Amino acid sequence: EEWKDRGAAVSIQRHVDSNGNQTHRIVKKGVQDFNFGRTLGEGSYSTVLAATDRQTLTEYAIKVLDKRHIIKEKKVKYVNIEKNTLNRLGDHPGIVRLYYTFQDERSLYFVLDLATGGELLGFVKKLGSFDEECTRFYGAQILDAIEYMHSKGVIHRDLKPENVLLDEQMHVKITDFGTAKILDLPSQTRTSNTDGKTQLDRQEQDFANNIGIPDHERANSFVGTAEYVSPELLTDKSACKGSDLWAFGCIIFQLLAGRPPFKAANEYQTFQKIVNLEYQFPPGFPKVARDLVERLLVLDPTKRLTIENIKSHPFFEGILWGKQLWKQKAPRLK
Ligand SMILES: Nc1ncnc2c1ncn2[C@@H]1O[C@H](COP(=O)(O)OP(=O)(O)OP(=O)(O)O)[C@@H](O)[C@H]1O
Ligand SMILES: O=C(O)C[C@H](Cc1nc2cc(Cl)cc(Cl)c2[nH]1)c1ccc(Cl)cc1
Repeated sequence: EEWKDRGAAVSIQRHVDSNGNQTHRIVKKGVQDFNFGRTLGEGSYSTVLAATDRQTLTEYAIKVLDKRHIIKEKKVKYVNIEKNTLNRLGDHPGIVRLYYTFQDERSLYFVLDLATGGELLGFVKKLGSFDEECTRFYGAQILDAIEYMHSKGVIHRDLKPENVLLDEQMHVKITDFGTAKILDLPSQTRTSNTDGKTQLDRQEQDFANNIGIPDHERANSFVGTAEYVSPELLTDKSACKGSDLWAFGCIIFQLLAGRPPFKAANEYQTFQKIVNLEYQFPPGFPKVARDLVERLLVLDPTKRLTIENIKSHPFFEGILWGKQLWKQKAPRLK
């Protein structure tokens, strides 16, 4: 019988010896415990492989990062943010779960939920756009996962259809928390920009000092993916929970329109459209959904709908929030 302490790669095995004495063995999971299978995908600093636990035959996705590459690219901080964030978000059906981490001399390993359905983006591209029923279902699952993240003091900061994976049942699994922000105190609502340093940033600073991430790298220089970046991140360089809801508005628009609201020839022009709120709904965009998007794509983050407002918006009429949302069958994507 295994008792797994999530996050650490430790499992404790109860053992009864020949004299009937009960003992416990501490077993550290490692590469040897898995049969590695096909490559699921590649990131800039990572390879994700399907793998099977040799004892339990459970299937996982294992994200393998090359240590030297991470250090050379100065991504150590992001890897540790991803680990800490995933450990904090251990228990929600809409978030990729982290079971173990371990390392060997060459690599770091994240043992994650296997999302066999691939990325939501793939389906939007294949179908062109989603109908209202599918947009409502996937929008509701994404929102439910955002609500959970925010309740744990985590801002994702890079929500986009590429980071919304789908599992066997075609249910949502949000991933990619390397650029997330953990709000260190319940009171903190926004990330600090470069001058103010919050306590957590000091922790990050200490960590960075210990392993020598240079100053310029350390500042809150992170900006998400151009099309989904919130105006507040562009103007006063600080993100808040509302930044995730801005991205959510962009995703709802994109599922129904087949394209993101702010898209230009290059990043700079995209940023200009965002801060000037320059976007148009295509003809035929459903009226109720339009009302929702217009109340999310608001420049002032404090004027955006809150999660509660969104859940009771007419667009989500009929959605059963909470556990029920994750038990029901996903509508067929057509
Ligand atoms: N848990 C998972 N289950 C199935 N596929 C996954 C899982 N996690 C990641 N992938 C796939 O593996 C690929 C690499 O993902 P990874 O998160 O390592 O890098 P990335 O974030 O996509 O790229 P980058 O690091 O450049 O942002 C992606 O295409 C993703 O769809
Ligand atoms: O064991 C832990 O809990 C913490 C370590 C911390 C850690 N050790 C590292 C070594 C290197 Cl070379 C690079 C990074 Cl990003 C490193 N991060 C760790 C191990 C594995 C993974 Cl996937 C993440 C962090």
